[in-house]
Amino acid sequence: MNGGRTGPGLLAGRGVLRRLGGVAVVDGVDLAVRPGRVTALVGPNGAGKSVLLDCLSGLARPDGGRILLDERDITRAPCHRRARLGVARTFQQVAVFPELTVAENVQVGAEQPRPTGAGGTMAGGGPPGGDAVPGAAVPAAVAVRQRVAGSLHLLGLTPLAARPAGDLPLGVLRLVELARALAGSPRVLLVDEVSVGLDAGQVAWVARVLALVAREGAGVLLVEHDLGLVSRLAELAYVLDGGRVVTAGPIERVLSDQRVRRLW
Ligand SMILES: Nc1ncnc2c1ncn2[C@@H]1O[C@H](COP(=O)(O)OP(=O)(O)OP(=O)(O)O)[C@@H](O)[C@H]1O
Repeated sequence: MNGGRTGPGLLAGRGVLRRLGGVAVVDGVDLAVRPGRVTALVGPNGAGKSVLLDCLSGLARPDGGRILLDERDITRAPCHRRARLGVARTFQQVAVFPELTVAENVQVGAEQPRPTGAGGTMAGGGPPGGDAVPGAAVPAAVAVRQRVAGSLHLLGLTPLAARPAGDLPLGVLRLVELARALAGSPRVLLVDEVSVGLDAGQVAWVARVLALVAREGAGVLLVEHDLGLVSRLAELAYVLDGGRVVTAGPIERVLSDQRVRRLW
């Protein structure tokens, strides 16, 4: 795949290099997260997937290469600026505020100023078929409340809205993180190991939500060990091993590649 091609809504890494402890843990990666699609990033433990996500989201500064969004070089843009540009992520180690309620955690994501022209499931302020107010003439506080409500609804979290996040199990916290990311109507969503700690029903729910997010125009990058979930959702995949892309392409071809099968 051509990781260097650019265009509206496209997040691309070009020759991304990240050294940790003197070792290139991400080593010259070209990758593209295309709008309206789920792209998978898979590979064995320690392959460099999370570090690459850190470089794409702005949590880490690459030691070489570039990150592009809409053909703009955002390599040096910090996390919060990328978030404002519409790049959202979830974390392998869930990162919620335990003392805040579920709704307050989601509100943190909803308060990101929304990028103009953003697509996405919650861009209209509510879930599909929900009570979104169309048009832009909605007061900011009302719009935030709508996005929080829409995002909670989408992830099935409305009944837990007032519960402190610190009281809730890991699986629910993953949903809270995802709701927070979606509340900002991201154009690009980076999802790190979302299935860990979820039961089968929650995984199916998340799969439906991610498919919807992509269908409504956002680019989704799914870092995931659950290859069942990957094959159900992703159209394209990159396989990382030792910090390098060993193969990339349409999901069926990648997952049937003998080299890939030997990695697990
Ligand atoms: N802060 C750090 N300092 C030094 N090395 C690190 C640091 N963070 C990650 N690494 C190393 O970088 C490599 C890539 O780690 P990374 O977490 O990106 O792998 P991964 O593909 O996400 O693995 P997993 O599937 O187990 O989460 C590993 O060898 C890891 O030990």
